[in-house]
Amino acid sequence: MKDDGGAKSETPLLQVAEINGRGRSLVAAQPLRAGQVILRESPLLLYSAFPFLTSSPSPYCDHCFRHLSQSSHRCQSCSLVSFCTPNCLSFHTPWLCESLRRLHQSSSAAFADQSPERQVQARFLLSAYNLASASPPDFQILLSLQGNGDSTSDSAFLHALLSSVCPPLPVPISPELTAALLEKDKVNGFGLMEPFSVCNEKRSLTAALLEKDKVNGFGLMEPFSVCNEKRSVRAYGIYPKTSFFNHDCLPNACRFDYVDSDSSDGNNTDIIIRMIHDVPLGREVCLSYFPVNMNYAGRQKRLLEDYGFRCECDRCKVESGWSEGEDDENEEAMDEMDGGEDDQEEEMEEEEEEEGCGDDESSFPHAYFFARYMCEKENCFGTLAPLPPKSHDVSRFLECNVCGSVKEDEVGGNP
Ligand SMILES: C[S@@+](CC[C@H](N)C(=O)[O-])C[C@H]1O[C@@H](n2cnc3c(N)ncnc32)[C@H](O)[C@@H]1O
Repeated sequence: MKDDGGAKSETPLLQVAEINGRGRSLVAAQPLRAGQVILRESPLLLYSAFPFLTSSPSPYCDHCFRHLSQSSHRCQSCSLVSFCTPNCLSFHTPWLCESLRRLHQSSSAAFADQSPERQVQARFLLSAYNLASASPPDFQILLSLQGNGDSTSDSAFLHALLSSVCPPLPVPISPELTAALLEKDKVNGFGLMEPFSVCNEKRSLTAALLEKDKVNGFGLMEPFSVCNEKRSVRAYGIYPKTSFFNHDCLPNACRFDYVDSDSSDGNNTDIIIRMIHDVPLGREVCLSYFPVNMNYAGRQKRLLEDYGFRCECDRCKVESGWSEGEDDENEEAMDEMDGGEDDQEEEMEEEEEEEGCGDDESSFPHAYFFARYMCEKENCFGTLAPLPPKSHDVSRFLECNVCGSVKEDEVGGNP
């Protein structure tokens, strides 16, 4: 894998290696430096995270996923999706348009008992089938990614629905292939987040509504399902090389995107992977598949259910020995690591000593990671990585991959 991120080196930065029990993995093909961009790539496919049976349509362009302005272009044929420019609209293929239109017409009945998530899965399948005809080589890459799910009642439902409602599929797709595609999406899809400010506004509004509901006693109908998680997603994307990164609960790299940037080159949905700290040649480079503040039980559940493996990373090895109470206490401590980090670290050490659960770093050896690389902003839970180095020196500034804030690194050096 060559450096796509602007560095001029000829030696690849990463190479694919098969690691026992982890499948394909990406390892450093040369020493990698904190802040270095090790990969930048465009998506194979992108699809909206907004269900189509909703009174509030997506406020994002259905191609580049920037926020729509007043002068957006609604598709005249299906009237279901909008685009920011005629160029973005030109990617809306007739097959996709007609499929969406028919699906929407029949969807009220068809999706009546289904969760909004099912509608989003339908959108993924439409994008994947569309890719099969629009770009067969890219469809082959999608097929080569991890994930071979058995048919389930959900995949059978979606396959039957799309086969019967959509115009003839561009390529023959079996129920088994539909199931495999859904699994590939589950283990390889990345969420492109809504701007942090939008999510925070929705969060405050939801909190206010919940408070009113508590006071006035009326039932609340799932007001903002897209934003009721800690982070909210505007679109999902599958990125071919990025799909080879395995997970670690203490990652050494993290991903950035700049969807709302002004870039006119059509690359605003690229994913960028940057090193959090230095790693030596031969070390595996891993991302965390979700915010790093999740507790041990939550992480294990998510990794088993969504990704099909038990995590045995160094952090999990330590935390598997914690009692349930300790797990929650330490999660709270991580969440609270905003402002006065040094004080909090000291407080934690004092508490640990008082509780007799460790008078050295052995009970919480990764506290350093949270103090230095977890964003301090309330409700953000993003990860910080140094800005790309401009010269030989590592940047003194760390950028959050969720809220985008930049702060000066007070600690310095490698962990
Ligand atoms: C995005 S893919 C990563 C690349 C994958 N290893 C491959 O061979 O294509 C995610 C899948 O990789 C595997 N995986 C990722 N991290 C792992 C880890 N820490 N331990 C074991 N398996 C892991 C799981 O099968 C997971 O569903």
